[in-house]
Amino acid sequence: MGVGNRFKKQGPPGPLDESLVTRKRKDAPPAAAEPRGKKRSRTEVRAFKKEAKVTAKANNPNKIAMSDHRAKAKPVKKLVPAPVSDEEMSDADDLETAMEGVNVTGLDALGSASESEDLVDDEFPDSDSDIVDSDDDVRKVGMWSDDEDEEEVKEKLTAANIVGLSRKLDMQKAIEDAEAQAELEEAALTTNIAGDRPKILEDEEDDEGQPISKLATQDLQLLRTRLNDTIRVLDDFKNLAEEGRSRVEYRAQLLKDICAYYGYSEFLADKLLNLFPAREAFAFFEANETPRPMVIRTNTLRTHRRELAQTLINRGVQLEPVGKWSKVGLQIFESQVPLGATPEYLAGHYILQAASSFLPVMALAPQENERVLDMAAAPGGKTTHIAALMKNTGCVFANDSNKSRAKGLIGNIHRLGVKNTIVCNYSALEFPKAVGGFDRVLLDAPCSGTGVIAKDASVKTNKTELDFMRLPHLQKQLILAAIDSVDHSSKTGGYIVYSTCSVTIEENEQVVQYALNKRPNVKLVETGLSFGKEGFTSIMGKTFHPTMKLTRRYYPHTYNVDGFFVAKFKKFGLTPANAIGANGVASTNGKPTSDQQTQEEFVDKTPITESGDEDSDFGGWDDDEDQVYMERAEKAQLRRKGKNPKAVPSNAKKAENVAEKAVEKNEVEASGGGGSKAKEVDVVIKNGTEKPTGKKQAKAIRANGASNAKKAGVDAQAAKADGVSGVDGGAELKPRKKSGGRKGKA
Ligand SMILES: C[S@@+](CC[C@H](N)C(=O)[O-])C[C@H]1O[C@@H](n2cnc3c(N)ncnc32)[C@H](O)[C@@H]1O
Repeated sequence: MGVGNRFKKQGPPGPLDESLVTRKRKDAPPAAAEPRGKKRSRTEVRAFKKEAKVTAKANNPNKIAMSDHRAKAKPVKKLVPAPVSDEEMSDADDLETAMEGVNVTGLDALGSASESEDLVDDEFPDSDSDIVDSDDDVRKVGMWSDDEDEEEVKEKLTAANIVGLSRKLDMQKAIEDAEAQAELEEAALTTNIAGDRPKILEDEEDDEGQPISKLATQDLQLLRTRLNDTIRVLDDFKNLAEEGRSRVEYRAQLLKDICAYYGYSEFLADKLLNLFPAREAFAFFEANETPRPMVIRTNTLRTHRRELAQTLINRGVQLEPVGKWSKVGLQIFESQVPLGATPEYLAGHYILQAASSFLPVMALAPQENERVLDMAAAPGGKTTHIAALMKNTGCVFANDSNKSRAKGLIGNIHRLGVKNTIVCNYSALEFPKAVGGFDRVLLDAPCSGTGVIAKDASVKTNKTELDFMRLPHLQKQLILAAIDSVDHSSKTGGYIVYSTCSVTIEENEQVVQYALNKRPNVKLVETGLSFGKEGFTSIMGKTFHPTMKLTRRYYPHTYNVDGFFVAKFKKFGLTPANAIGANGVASTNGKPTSDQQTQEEFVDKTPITESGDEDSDFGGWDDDEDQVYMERAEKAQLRRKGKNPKAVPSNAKKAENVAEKAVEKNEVEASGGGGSKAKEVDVVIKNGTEKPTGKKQAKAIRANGASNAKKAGVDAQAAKADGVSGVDGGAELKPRKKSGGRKGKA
């Protein structure tokens, strides 16, 4: 285990410098006699660190001088912590001390999510090398901002941050050295005890044939030693296994010891152990004992990353860019202030967000002016990221079925200055019945959370077999709903991203495979993410579509991020008529699926009750009241533009006119009429002297799927209903009653 995860970079690990590793081991003094228990007391840890630091200084006296030198010089080069590798696992214990100053409050600490990736002036130097990155401006002016030279004070503060970072890095190095030494001791201990073929398995059995363990499970140090030995044996079974013993026996012992040492239920430990070779599984379990680094995402709707970084440094926060892969993330090393309560936090300049939560949104890659659905959005980390990437243009529907979480979502949307988002409170299974035809859909699905055990250790014991049946079932239904909500003919999109913060096969590859089986109109595509392990194409006797390797898996032990899964689909056609709907209802006998209804005739059939939500905390809808507000806002807007509101028809009126025209157009098209007829109808309606008959309108809308009415932003059902009733000249066409924000383009 190790301290350093908070200080290690998140993202792809750098190449392993073998020479360093070798030197570490060679230079290390001989094994000390002190036994290595799982936990050290805080005082011990501090003393240990202090000692390590002194040793580091003694070994390399130039180091501190170098830091001071860097502090004085203009910070062109960036200091880089050692890249994380599979071997460099760390101890949670020491972290407590390291992060004592960091205080987090605030809503978004709960959840995951985002920036404008293309802000050139937001660049930081390459975090993976000493060379500043390719941005020319950055190379010329240094790390932070163009006006550094003029601002003495700022420069000093920046330098102060560098000194802080430098100190941290020196300490990290010293601690890593000390850890390497401890590992060596442990290895020596193991070898001394066990000899070449370690004695691991018990010979005595109980009445049921189970081996009787002589090792008390409370003896953590011996347990750990046995874990190490078992892994060594499984790595080199031929040479290290006891005679007559099978791999299965060693694997069973490993499982038992993992449960005892880390406190997992046997059911979950087994499931997770199956994902990796034994040594990697050990690294995974170990990484779950250590918190991931604290990360904030710059809200590019309000600020730029370097400005934010400078301001926070001025407040005594030690930070650096999260990695080259993100232009908006800042990794926090230490803070003198509570990061969930700074003026910048309250003003929405950033959101506390796990680094891996950036990934699904980066894969979604929403474009400006699109219509995007975030199906399970609360508390809104990813929604607000989406909105920032879209620069507050277009429209985001942020939905969550949990009302109280949806309130948190609204809070974050307001704080971060998001203005293009409509919050909904449906079960996502209601989509696309509620709203459809999106350019992109994100389904950040509810999951078991096996990727975030470091954050929530209760997952170790509270997940049962039933959870791994229920959750995948829901996820499978949701993914069908997500696919059916996308407009395959979108000019800019047609994409669906599915993500979970879980690492199990049931919640990831199996769900994706299910979607591929049920929806032949989608295919997997590249996520566009620069790192991540490939999804499994076969594991534990299960095989998946070869394109499953386009999906991406993230683990705490490989990238120092929360465990995550990301898959990206492209929808290229309509859902077949005989496909099973998202709600599991078969639509055989030729009836159109909900997807086809969405594409061809946008009709909301969701029953909307009169009572219920109106009085709830969440809000509810009051159309009459909304109408008053909308008209008032329209008038104010016109006045601001210097127009007389009375002289200009209101939007509602305009919408009616557009609806009329859409109806007329349908009519003309349906009857095969030419332009002259269109003109005629136009004139008639303008004059209001002739009423288009209800029958005609109904026929026209049916023939054309009301698509024109939909494009005009008018509720097609209203148009249809009013058309059928033959209302005068379409002038009575109204936005559908009680539709609220539920349907149609916003
Ligand atoms: C992983 S969290 C989403 C985190 C969010 N995307 C973010 O980045 O902040 C999953 C969410 O799904 C919601 N949820 C669960 N079942 C749902 C359903 N049937 N429809 C919509 N949302 C659902 C939960 O309330 C929870 O907020």
